[in-house]
Amino acid sequence: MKVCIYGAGAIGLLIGARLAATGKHDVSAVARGMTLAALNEHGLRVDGFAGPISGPVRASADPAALGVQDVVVIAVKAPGLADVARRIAPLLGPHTLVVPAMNGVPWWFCQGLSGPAAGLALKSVDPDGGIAAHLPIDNVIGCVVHAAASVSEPGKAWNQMGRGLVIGEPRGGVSERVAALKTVLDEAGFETIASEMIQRDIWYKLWGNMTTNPISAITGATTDRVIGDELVRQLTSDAMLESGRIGERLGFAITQTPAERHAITRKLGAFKTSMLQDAEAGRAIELDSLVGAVRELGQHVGVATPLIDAIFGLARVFGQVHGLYPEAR
Ligand SMILES: NC(=O)C1=CN([C@@H]2O[C@H](COP(=O)(O)OP(=O)(O)OC[C@H]3O[C@@H](n4cnc5c(N)ncnc54)[C@H](OP(=O)(O)O)[C@@H]3O)[C@@H](O)[C@H]2O)C=CC1
Ligand SMILES: CC(C)(CO)C(=O)C(=O)O
Repeated sequence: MKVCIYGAGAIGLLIGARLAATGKHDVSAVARGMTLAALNEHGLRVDGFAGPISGPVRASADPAALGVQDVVVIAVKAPGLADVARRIAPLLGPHTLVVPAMNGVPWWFCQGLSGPAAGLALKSVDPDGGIAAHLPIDNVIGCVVHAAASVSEPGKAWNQMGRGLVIGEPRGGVSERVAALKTVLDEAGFETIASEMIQRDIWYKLWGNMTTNPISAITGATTDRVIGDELVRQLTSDAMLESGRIGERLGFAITQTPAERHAITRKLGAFKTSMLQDAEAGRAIELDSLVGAVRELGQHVGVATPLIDAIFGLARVFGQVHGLYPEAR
């Protein structure tokens, strides 16, 4: 299988290295700068709780040099997605699976839904529709990453915990192509679940990311400290309940309690969320897809989100002051 990783950071390296290590796939990567140089010299490398994993890769800054793929895994941060969408065409054929291995609400989220948000084009994630235009929903397989990783050096990731992936059709059901992709990912060592309603899994993962990620970025705190402070924990729990009410209106109620979810986050230990990693590195933060889209959906279905609004506002000001988020929105 020809698999291209677009964005060889923490998650892209994790997925790419595991696939390449099987020796069964022709793995390539679109990368740039020091990452591109490191990939060409050393291949894809991951270290972490599961031990070292590595495999060969053909890397290029130019998608046209890599050609049409069977699967393209997009693993950039959300602010980079519009650029990827503009450049991705040479990798795509009519049957190419596009798998966005990213946190947050994706551009296609409402296209496959029925109910009050059916077909809604989310302005917070795709303001001018450019992403949807270049990444057709028919090629997309939704994906949720249940893993914690960071880049330890260009071309090499540290996998602190987790190798869980959830994949699913944007329009629901379990298709043959999802079943086939699950087999490929399982063979590469992932614990993969094929979901019949991937939006539900995205919303569940987002419960943690829309709270812990911005709070960690603003405060500079690792996840254990965010969850460890009783007042901050209460804020995150109450914001999670707001988002839970939106999920109920959209047709995917979360059955866990915030406390049960905190217990899972606690297992991460002292982990720097991907948004804290971005803030420390001076990179644009994924505020719109992680928090802005939840507010937009809340407004659409008539659920008030005062606490999510407050988290968004604080993270927006933090981002603007540090040059990590645009001034005018
Ligand atoms: N890290 C984690 O533990 C988890 C992250 N996620 C999600 O996964 C997604 C990816 O995150 P993560 O892997 O942490 O991000 P990283 O910042 O580690 O990696 C992103 C990579 O994308 C590259 N990139 C960005 N734009 C382009 C481009 N136009 N062309 C080529 N390469 C590009 C970056 O290159 P460069 O360095 O040159 O900018 C970088 O190597 C995010 O949505 C995140 O929220 C989900 C679960 C856990
Ligand atoms: C914190 C973690 C690993 C899990 O919620 C995550 O998804 C992120 O860092 O973005």
